[in-house]
Amino acid sequence: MVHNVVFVLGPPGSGKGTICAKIQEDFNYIHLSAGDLLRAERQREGSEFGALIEGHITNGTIVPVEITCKLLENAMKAAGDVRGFLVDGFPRNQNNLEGWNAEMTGKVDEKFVLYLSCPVDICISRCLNRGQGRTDDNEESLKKRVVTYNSQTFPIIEHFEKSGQVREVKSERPVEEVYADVVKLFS
Ligand SMILES: Nc1ncnc2c1ncn2[C@@H]1O[C@H](COP(=O)(O)OP(=O)(O)OP(=O)(O)O)[C@@H](O)[C@H]1O
Ligand SMILES: Nc1ccn([C@@H]2O[C@H](COP(=O)(O)O)[C@@H](O)[C@H]2O)c(=O)n1
Ligand SMILES: [Mg+2]
Repeated sequence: MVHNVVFVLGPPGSGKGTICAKIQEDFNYIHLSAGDLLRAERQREGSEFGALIEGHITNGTIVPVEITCKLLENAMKAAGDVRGFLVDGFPRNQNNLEGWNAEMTGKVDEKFVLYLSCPVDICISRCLNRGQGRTDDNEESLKKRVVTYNSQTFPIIEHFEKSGQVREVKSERPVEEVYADVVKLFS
């Protein structure tokens, strides 16, 4: 089975998880947040990667793709027959992209990249007010996450832009306005 995939990228706090939850509800796409999968693996009893994942999350750096891609592929296999997958927060750097291409080519049909663009100061404020008890929603981690986004993730968006695969939606607006534009991409 070839899985339809939409990558969802944007700076921390740009609204990837929020928008993906709404798409999942309305369009039978399954939301797979790479960050959520890693946080679950971090907590999993007997995981050999817990400490490694925690270190990367605290430092806002990127976990080796072998771990993240396996978590994503397992989640896709477990989902069964659905319209497709929203792969949220992935690929986040060149290692992610290369590892994904090596493992998933032939198994997925990449439809497009949804890029939620948002000024960093708004993103940081949103994360600091998120109230989900995340270990990386603090000034120090956020500074590092923004450095990682600018230096490693934005180049991945530019890579996809070269082949016309990016659909940018400005996400500093209210959720309803952002989502009204996103809906057009899935209808
Ligand atoms: N358009 C919006 N306007 C105002 N607040 C928003 C908007 N979109 C999301 N938020 C809020 O901002 C916070 C971050 O949103 P969300 O978790 O979806 O971002 P994210 O891109 O998944 O972040 P991360 O990459 O850190 O997981 C949440 O508290 C969410 O409710
Ligand atoms: N492809 C990825 C995605 C995430 N991470 C790590 O998880 C942290 C949180 O991600 P969110 O999307 O939930 O903000 C992120 O800062 C990374 O440390 C990763 O390593 N690889
Ligand atoms: Mg998120």
